[in-house]
Amino acid sequence: MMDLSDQRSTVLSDFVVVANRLPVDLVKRSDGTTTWRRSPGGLVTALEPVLRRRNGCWVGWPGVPDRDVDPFVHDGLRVRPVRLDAPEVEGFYEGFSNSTLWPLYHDVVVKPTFDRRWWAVYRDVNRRFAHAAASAAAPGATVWVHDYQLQLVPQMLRELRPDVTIGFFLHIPFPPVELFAQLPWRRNIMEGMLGADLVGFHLPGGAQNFVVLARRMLGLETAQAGAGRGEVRHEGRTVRVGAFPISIDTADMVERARSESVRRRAQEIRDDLGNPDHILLGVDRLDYTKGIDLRLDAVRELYDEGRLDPSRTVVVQLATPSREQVEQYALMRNSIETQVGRINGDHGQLGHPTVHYLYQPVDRDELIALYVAADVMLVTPLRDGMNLVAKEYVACHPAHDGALVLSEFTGAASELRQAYLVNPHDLDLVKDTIVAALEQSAEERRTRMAKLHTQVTTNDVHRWAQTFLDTLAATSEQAPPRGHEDAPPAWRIPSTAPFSPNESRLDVTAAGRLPTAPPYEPDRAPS
Ligand SMILES: O=P(O)(O)OC[C@H]1O[C@H](O[C@H]2O[C@H](CO)[C@@H](O)[C@H](O)[C@H]2O)[C@H](O)[C@@H](O)[C@@H]1O
Ligand SMILES: Nc1ccn([C@@H]2O[C@H](COP(=O)(O)OP(=O)(O)O)[C@@H](O)[C@H]2O)c(=O)n1
Repeated sequence: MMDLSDQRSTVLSDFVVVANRLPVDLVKRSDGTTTWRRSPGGLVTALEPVLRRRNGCWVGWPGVPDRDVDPFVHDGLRVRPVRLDAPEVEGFYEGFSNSTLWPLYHDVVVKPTFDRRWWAVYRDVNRRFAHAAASAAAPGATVWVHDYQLQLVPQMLRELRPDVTIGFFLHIPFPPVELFAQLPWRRNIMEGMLGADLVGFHLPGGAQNFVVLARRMLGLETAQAGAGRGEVRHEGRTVRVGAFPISIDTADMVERARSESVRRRAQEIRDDLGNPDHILLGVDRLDYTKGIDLRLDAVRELYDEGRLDPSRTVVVQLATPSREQVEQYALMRNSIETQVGRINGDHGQLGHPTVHYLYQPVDRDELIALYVAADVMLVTPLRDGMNLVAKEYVACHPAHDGALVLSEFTGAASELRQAYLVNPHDLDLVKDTIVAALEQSAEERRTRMAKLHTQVTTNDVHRWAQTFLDTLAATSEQAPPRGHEDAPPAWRIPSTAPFSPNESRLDVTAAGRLPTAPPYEPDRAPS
C-alpha cells in the first residue's frame, strides 16, 4: 500500500484517467521549438470530452521519448505526463503493444511477434503507469485505466492503492480463446485485468471471451448473465464484466457540422475537387487493420470496368501517420501509395487526380467539412474495436443525406445496422455495395441515415461514460463487507474441464444453455 503523505504537495484527483496516450502529443516545430498537438486516434476523441465534464486528471505518455514533463493544465484539462525512454518506446509501445498485442487481438491480420525482452519492458512500463496513477488519485478515488497497452495496471494499482475503485476498458477487440491462448504471458495479462472492479469491452463478444478465459484458463468461478454481462470471482473479490459500446460527442459534432464556416468550407472542397457528382471519402490512421488497401482495390476495379466515371466520381483518402517505426506500418504505407499512384496513373488527368490522398494529420474542422462534403463514406476495416469515424460521418449528416459503407468487422456495425454493411474480404460485394450506395434513391438515403442518426444521437460518448461509471460505482457499493470476501456467490459456475484452447467457441456458452442462432454478425457473442 502506498503512503500518500509524500504526495501532499501535488493536487490529488477524485477521478483519474490512465491511458498510454495523453490528449496531446509533444511535437517539434521546424524551428526546433516544441508545441502540443491533438494526439491521433479514437481513444483521445472519446475521452477528452468525458474528462472535460468530470474535472479529473489524465495520466499518460506525451508521445515522444526521453522527455520529463511536469504536470500541467492543457486547455482546461489536468495532465500528468509519464516519461518513456527510447528503448521503452521500442519495447513497450512499438514492440509488445503494437507488434504483439495489436495484431493478436485483431484476428492476427499480421503475425504477432512474441519477444521476451518486450514483455519485460511492458511489465516495467505498466508498473510506472500504476505508480503515476497511484500518486495522482485522492483517497477513495475512481481510477479508469484504458486499453491494451496497460493491461497490467489494474492489478499493480490495486496492490499500491487498495482504497481506490478501478475500472478497466479495452478499446480494441478481445480475441477468442484460441487466439488469446497463443500469448506466452496470457495468465499475467488476465490477472492484470482482473485487478479491476469492472472490466469493460465494446461488444458482448469480447466480454464473453474474457469470462470464458477466466473460467477455462484460470479455473475461476464465473457467471454470465447474457448481453455480454458476467462476473468473475478472483482473490476473494467479484470482478464485473460488461459490454459498453463507445461513441462520440454527437451534439458537438452536429453543431460544428451545421456551422456556417464548416458548410462554406465543405462547398469550397467540392469546388476544389472540380465539382464532381460524387465524393467517396476514407478517413483512417494508416493501419493494416483499416482495409484502406481493400477499398482502393475496389474503386480501382470500378474505374477499370467503367462502372465509375473518374471524371465524375473522386476519392479522398486521409491517412493519419501512425506507428511509423513498426515495419508492417511502413510496408502498408508503401503499398497504399503504390495503389494510389496506379489509379491516378491510369485514370487521372493533369490537375485532376482521381484519388486525392493526404498522409498527414488534418485540422478537426477541416475533417468535419470533409465529412459534410462526402457523398459516401468508406469504412472497410478487417477488424476494428469500434471505429468512431463511422459515427462521426453519421453525426455530420443531420439532414440525413449521404451514405455509409461499413465493414461488418467493426464494432460500429453492431449498432449502425442501417449502414451498407459489407464483408471487406469479398471484393465483388464491396464494389457492388459502393455502387448501390451511390445509386440509392433519395428516399432510401433519408430513411437509412435518419435511423443511423438517431442511433448516434441517443448513444453518445457521455452516455457511454455515465453507464460505465455508474456500473463501476454500483460494483464497489456491492462489494461484500471486509472479512466476508470469500462467501460463496449464488451464481457460482465452477470450472470443470482443464484448459484447452482448441475447444469450440460456441461450447463456451454452455452454462446449462445451448447457443441459439441469431442473425449473422461477426462480432456478436453467441448467446
Ligand atoms: O495511440 P496510437 O498508437 O497512435 O493509436 C491510436 C489509438 O488507436 C486505437 O484506437 C481504438 O480506440 C477507438 C475508441 O475506442 C476505437 O474506436 C478503435 O476501434 C480502436 O482502434 C487504440 O486502441 C488506442 O489506444 C490508440 O490511442
Ligand atoms: N486526419 C484525421 C483522421 C482521423 N481523426 C480522428 O481519429 C479518430 C479515429 O478513431 P477511430 O475510432 O475511427 O479509429 P482509431 O484510429 O482509434 O483506431 C476519429 O475520432 C477521427 O476523427 C482525426 O482527428 N484527424
